[in-house]
Amino acid sequence: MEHFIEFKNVSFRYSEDQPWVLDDVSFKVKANEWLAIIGHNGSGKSTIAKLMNGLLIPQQGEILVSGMQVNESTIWEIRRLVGMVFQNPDNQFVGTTVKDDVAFGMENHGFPREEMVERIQESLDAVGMTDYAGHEPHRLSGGQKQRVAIASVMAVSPKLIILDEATAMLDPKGRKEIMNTVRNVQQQRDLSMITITHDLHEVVRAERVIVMNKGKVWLEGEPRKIFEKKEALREIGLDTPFITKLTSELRNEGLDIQREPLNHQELLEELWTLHSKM
Ligand SMILES: Nc1ncnc2c1ncn2[C@@H]1O[C@H](COP(=O)(O)OP(=O)(O)OP(=O)(O)O)[C@@H](O)[C@H]1O
Repeated sequence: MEHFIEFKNVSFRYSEDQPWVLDDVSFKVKANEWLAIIGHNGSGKSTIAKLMNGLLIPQQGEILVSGMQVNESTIWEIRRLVGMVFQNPDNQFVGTTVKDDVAFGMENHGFPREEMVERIQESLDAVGMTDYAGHEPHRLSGGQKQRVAIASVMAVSPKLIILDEATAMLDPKGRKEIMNTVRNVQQQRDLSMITITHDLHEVVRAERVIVMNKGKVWLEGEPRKIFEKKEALREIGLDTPFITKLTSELRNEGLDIQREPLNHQELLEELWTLHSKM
């Protein structure tokens, strides 16, 4: 199956006397792809995440996960297939040790005991937390807590992992480490990944980006295509990466930079091409 998630004309509001938070939203997420969702505060990003694993149900439209419609009868299977990690890891812990915590999700899904032991080991290994299996989650650093949260999700073998601002509370080094860890696991296990983020370093690494604005899909495409529209992004209050701004300045100075660079290396390559034409 090519598409793991399909949103078909989805509209959602939290109650009848409140405005629509999502308004006729349609998009697809391929199996194995990394999609970043960006947009200003309140544009509906977290609501999309919660609709994907049945924490919320839309009033209009249809959501398909692995070909199954999200509804009361499919919700448990869907929650196993769609794992979510949120911003604040402290709200996600239930166990008194790291090991118990990873076990908890599996217990909910009825995994046999012998299989659980193996899976705990595997998922803690995957995020580099094996040595902390007996530790109390609350005493870990922010980055370690997020690793445990990711291990708990991985233990039940999801097909999609959603990180909703999951690196927002970490410093830049911690963010990079977590993203590298998740990216490795995602690629090794052939998962889809959705990151909801304000971190532009994360966005440029994604394979595809959806820009949400006022409850609608405002723009969709590869990062390069998205950041080519930097003026339009700025108009809806979104920042662009430093390299993108620097490229604009260089173009204003008369440099004919063709391709939109997304990182230092690409900008250097563009400058080198220009230089060799001189
Ligand atoms: N439980 C709720 N009850 C009522 N309204 C809500 C609830 N959760 C979110 N909203 C409203 O829905 C809209 C979209 O919120 P959502 O959290 O999906 O946006 P977001 O793009 O993820 O924003 P942020 O970046 O601030 O998390 C906002 O106007 C928000 O106030």
